[in-house]
Amino acid sequence: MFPAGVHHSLPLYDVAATREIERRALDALPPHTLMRRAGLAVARLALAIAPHAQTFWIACGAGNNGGDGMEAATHLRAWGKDVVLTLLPHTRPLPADAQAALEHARSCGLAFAAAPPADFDVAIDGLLGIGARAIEPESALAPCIYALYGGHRPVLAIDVPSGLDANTGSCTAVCVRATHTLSLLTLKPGLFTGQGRDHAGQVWFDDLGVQAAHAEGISPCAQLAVPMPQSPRQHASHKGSFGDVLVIGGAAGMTGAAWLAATAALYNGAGRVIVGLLDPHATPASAPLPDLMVRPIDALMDMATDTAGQSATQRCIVCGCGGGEAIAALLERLLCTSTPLVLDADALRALAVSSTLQDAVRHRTQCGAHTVLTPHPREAALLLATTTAAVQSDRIACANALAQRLRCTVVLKGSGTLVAHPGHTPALLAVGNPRLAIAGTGDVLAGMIGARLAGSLAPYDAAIQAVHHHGTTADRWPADRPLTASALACTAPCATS
Ligand SMILES: NC(=O)C1=CN([C@@H]2O[C@H](COP(=O)(O)OP(=O)(O)OC[C@H]3O[C@@H](n4cnc5c(N)ncnc54)[C@H](OP(=O)(O)O)[C@@H]3O)[C@@H](O)[C@H]2O)[C@@H](O)CC1
Ligand SMILES: Nc1ncnc2c1ncn2[C@@H]1O[C@H](COP(=O)(O)OP(=O)(O)O)[C@@H](O)[C@H]1O
Ligand SMILES: [K+]
Repeated sequence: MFPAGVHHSLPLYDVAATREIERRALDALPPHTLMRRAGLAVARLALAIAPHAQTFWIACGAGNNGGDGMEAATHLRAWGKDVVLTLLPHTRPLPADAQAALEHARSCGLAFAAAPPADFDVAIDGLLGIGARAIEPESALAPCIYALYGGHRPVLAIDVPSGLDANTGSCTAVCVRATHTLSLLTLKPGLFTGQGRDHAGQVWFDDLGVQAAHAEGISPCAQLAVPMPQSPRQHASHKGSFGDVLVIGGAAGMTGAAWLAATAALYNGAGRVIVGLLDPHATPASAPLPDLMVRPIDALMDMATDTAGQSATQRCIVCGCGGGEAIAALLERLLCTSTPLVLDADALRALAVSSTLQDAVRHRTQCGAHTVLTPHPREAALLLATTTAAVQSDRIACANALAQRLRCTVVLKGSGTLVAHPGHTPALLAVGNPRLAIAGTGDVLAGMIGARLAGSLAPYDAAIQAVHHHGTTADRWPADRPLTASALACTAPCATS
């Protein structure tokens, strides 16, 4: 058992895959072994979370998730704790494993209380796991879930917080908000994206000793990703070794977006950063750093589309940050180059309304050129001709769909950012926090990706590395220091990743 998050790259399995792994393990092991292991793991974690707690309320549903809770109860009781067990009313018999757990609990002297305890130190949510259907607000489950909130006391969810969709991270209006979740057998993607991180709290994982042996041939639906370590720079290198980032954006009133992307590219290791602003009144003197080179937009476009000059130095173009409507007119030319492109913000909005530009993105890939799109959910919805709510209701599917449709790398931003790329398992990064929900942090991410592409990283790896740096920097940001996009832009990966 260990905490899952930013330190390990781990496969994420959806409910169908988990069921298959469970079926294989159940076939291979003596009856009730898995549930006994699950119960012990839950009890151990509950005790570790609150070593001095005395009263544990374990709320059990009428499925195997409740069975895990009953097995946990036997251990907590054996360790001298006061255990209050409740069982939801049910009309059908319990499944065989849960029935065996119930009989085991009774044989240990445990009985079911008619109602939740008036007070408790730790609550354990064994109401619903991967067998959950959407909870109706008037369901008999609802009062139990409200009681589980229990003020500021720890709530440990078994496998999945009840009410959270284990596949997608979306939840119904009534959903357990746990402080900790112990994911059993497999790690489920819904714990790390959409509303999952708010409802799951700190996620722990126990594979019950079976995943590696029984997951063979079963594909994960995503990978909880951590980037490969960065290799040190060669001594025998020069600024051309690390590539040029060309930033095109910054229309009138939005020049800050281009400066943020450019600054982030600079701090993230680009050899040179050259900015072309769409604001005709902006002057080179307005650059926030003397290290940034500024060119008139026409000159920069000539440079960006000059294939002859490209051979000596690797380049990347970051396009769209604060680009306004003017960016649409430039996109067609930029998409014709073989230079790696990061398209953000206004470039994505232009792409969404033009099938010609979308064809050009697909064509680039056929020619071996890299394109990375960095939509937030609203921009992804425009590109997929759907609603933001639909994107958020299944972020993995939408990131995949967009990557497939446009045949390029897609970074779907937000809580639990996804990196999708045709032919790769989508990467899910459980880093970052709501302090990033401020204007400009997306421009910073675009610059961070651009620097890595200019440094010749493959787009999938560049995106994972940049999202990881962006998110972990925010996670480590001192609580008493304001996090701003410009401060985030000025963070170097070697200091934080
Ligand atoms: N087998 C084993 O050894 C192992 C099993 N494991 C554990 O099993 C869990 C999966 O168990 P599961 O398949 O029994 O489903 P579970 O999540 O308990 O829910 C089913 C029950 O809830 C009910 N119900 C559903 N939605 C509802 C709603 N909205 N409102 C009201 N009722 C609702 C549903 O009713 P029904 O749909 O039948 O009417 C049924 O009674 C998994 O998450 C893990 O914890 C692991 O530890 C590994 C070892
Ligand atoms: N609640 C959150 N949790 C984690 N990351 C977040 C959260 N809110 C925003 N972010 C991150 O902050 C960035 C915001 O990007 P975006 O919405 O494009 O901002 P802007 O367009 O103002 O630059 C993204 O990288 C996103 O993943
Ligand atoms: K649960």
